Amino acid sequence: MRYLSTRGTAGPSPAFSDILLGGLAPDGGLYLPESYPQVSAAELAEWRELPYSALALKILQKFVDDIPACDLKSLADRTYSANVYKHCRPGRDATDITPLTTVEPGFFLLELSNGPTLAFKDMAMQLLGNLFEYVLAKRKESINILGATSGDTGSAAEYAMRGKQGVRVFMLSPNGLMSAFQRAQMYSLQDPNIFNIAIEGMFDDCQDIVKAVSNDAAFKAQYKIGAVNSINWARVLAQIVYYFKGYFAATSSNDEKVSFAVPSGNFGNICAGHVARMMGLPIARLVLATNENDVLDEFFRSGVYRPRGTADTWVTSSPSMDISKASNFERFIFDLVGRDPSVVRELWSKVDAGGSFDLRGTPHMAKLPGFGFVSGKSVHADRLATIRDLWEQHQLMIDTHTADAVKVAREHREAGIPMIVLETAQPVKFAETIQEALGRDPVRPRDFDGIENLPQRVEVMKADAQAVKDFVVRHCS
Ligand SMILES: Cc1ncc(COP(=O)(O)O)c(C=O)c1O
Ligand SMILES: N[C@@H](CCOP(=O)(O)O)C(=O)O
Repeated sequence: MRYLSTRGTAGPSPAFSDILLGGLAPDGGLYLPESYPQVSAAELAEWRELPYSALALKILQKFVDDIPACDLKSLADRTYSANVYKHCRPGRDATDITPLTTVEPGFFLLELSNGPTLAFKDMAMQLLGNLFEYVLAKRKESINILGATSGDTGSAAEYAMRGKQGVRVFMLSPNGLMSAFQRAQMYSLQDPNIFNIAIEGMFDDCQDIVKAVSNDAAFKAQYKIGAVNSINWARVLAQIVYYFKGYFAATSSNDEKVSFAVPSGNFGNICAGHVARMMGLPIARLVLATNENDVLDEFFRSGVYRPRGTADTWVTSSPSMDISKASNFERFIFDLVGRDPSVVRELWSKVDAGGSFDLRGTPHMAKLPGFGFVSGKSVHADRLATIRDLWEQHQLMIDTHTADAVKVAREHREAGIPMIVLETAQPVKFAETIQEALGRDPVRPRDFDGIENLPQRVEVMKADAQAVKDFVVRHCS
């Protein structure tokens, strides 16, 4: 498999393992496969019967050709086990890994948040932890992961990497803006290879710092800086698997189509759905749902991409989606503009300078409907109403992000096409809003009893890339 950068000037194609360790491409772009491998009808038929880990192996093998099949198999088996994804709803089968819940005929929730940190990030991050360990041991190397989180990537990465040989994690989070549970999950970790830095700013400030540090080639090489955000292709790759799994669970024949509704912020989750569709998975619509931070909804309705600054980014009750500059959107635009890196370079020269771009009236806009995206937005009142409705009508408690997707999914249902909403977190992570909606506390898995009362370890810092670099240097020496 050959890989290329969305900006087109990253040099020769690296191997998958190099992309895994390197994250962002050297030209500041994002890696994608040179072409999307296609899934044949015979493969779809065979894959329908497979358990999650075997399905993951089949999909990984289409993109990874520098790890022997037997090693990849043992990594997939170790990752996708019911012992790891054990926090499913009562009555569900944990061996499904991503159980499907029927809300009403033709309308489903795909449970992606049964892993160690109760958010969908575990689906990819547990695999990345095992892949990092495997590749680093083979190469006798180490890595310093620099990440940004709005609440869920951080804990998923830290739980996946804690105690791992040769791995340090430096995780930037927006100071005071995550839920109490999310803060406790991250900041209560005392492992010596985990470092939490709370940045005085929003998630986008954290993400900008990660990109600025990664774009300093000398620093990146000297301090072996790696990435676990969805700018790392391996994250997106691992997320493709559950689109296939969800499709098989909601249909009985490969002649059927389904739609997926995805609560979106950094465009990583739905980007995996886009790749699955490009590989030939019969997806009718990819329904993108935003919260009040509606940059992506605005693009899909108008053709204008207008990232906003910190001052114009809302702090909401679906805080993990408080994102105004979606990293993976560049991957989709690369496909939309016919994979012409010069167009991406031109568009992102505006974005990187704090501006926007407008595709109205361009030939690219005519191609947009062919990619299957539709979108919508959900605000706090919608969120509360949706959480209440699913609880009262269906006895299902859902988190605030999933509620945003349910709200928008309902606006885009089509007769005869099942709608699968990706359930991206468990309600306990956002207990304050669940209380507001339902007047009761969400169910708390036993492992998290009293987590908010544990001592916390976090360094608060200004949004300054140099200060973060200095911190990394101090803790690597
Ligand atoms: C619970 C939850 N839902 C949805 C999202 C949005 O996903 P993405 O950033 O991949 O678009 C996130 C954060 O990424 C999240 O943590
Ligand atoms: N919502 C995320 C933000 C980072 O997204 P990623 O998928 O690019 O890691 C979070 O919870 O941290």
